[in-house]
Amino acid sequence: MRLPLIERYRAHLPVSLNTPVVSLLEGSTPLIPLKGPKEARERGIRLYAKFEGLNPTGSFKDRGMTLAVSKAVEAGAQAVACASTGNTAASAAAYAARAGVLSLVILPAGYVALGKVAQSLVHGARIVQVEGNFDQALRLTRELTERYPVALVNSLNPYRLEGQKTLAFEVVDELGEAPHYHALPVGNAGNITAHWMGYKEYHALGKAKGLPRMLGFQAAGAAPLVLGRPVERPETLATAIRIGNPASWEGALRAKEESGGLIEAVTDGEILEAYRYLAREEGIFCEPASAAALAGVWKLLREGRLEEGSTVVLTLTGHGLKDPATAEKVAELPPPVPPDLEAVARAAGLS
Ligand SMILES: Cc1ncc(COP(=O)(O)O)c(/C=C/C(=O)C(=O)O)c1O
Repeated sequence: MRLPLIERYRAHLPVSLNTPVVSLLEGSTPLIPLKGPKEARERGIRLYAKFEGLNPTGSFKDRGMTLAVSKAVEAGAQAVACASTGNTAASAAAYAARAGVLSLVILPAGYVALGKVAQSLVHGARIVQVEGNFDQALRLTRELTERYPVALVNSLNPYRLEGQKTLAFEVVDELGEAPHYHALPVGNAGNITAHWMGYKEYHALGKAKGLPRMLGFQAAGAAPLVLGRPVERPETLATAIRIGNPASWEGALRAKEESGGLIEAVTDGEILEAYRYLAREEGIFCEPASAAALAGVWKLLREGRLEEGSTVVLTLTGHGLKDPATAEKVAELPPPVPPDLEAVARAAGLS
């Protein structure tokens, strides 16, 4: 029987019997073995996709939000707030609705994918679109929650990372050990910080013999952690990671250095190639930011930088339906044909 994430990993989370469990039965997402590109198969490298698009609101954010909203309700909050490139907002709106509290989402105007805005709207969030980018929206939200009685549920809220670390627990529980590498996209850098927290905790408890090398990937036009300085005007079609000044900068660097991993950049073209491969060859529809994980691993494979026979887990962070507009960048809808068999068979390439 499917458990709420907090119940599945209660022993490892900062909750007590007084903590209400606000849940949509998040977590326990599938770890899908991939056929993998030929560069992996040729070297016996096994790839797995941890598909976080199958969480209740379609992204990994639900792992952190179930805990952050449960703890906010425990503390008596009547409202939660976040700045977001879309998925945090969608998740906050859903969990706030579940808990019966108000959600306030601050979005960078014009840069949030359609599917995510739809979620915030339909869950009844109070939406403020600011004329600026995510980083400005986050600064304003932090000021707002310092001045008004509203709980901040961005990944600056430690409960978010505590919830998100459970992904690492699930991978070890399922594989029976930690993978050699764990790849994921990096925007505000909460997720790579949380993944590493989870692996270290499980390792310290003796539940995992080894530790993975963390492989973080940023979009080339939004790669502050690669450049070593904030990016004033981040640009990428992967709008979820269009972030110029990550709030968890130190956490990301710690994960990279302590694990002996890396944080590198991939181009929008490489992201689209991986996005299209996952949908067409593996049957997995993830959003563009998620595909950055495979784009990065593919680059390392082509450069021969991953060890032969190793196991690589990729976190595919969000479902492709979040960003239907990008699907049109890799395929277009053919024009309609007359309603007769000849025309249909011709259009279908059967005659
Ligand atoms: C699909 C998807 N993939 C990767 C990331 C990057 O994770 P972090 O490096 O922990 O930020 C996000 C982040 C989204 C937001 O930050 C937000 O929703 O405000 C995402 O939605």
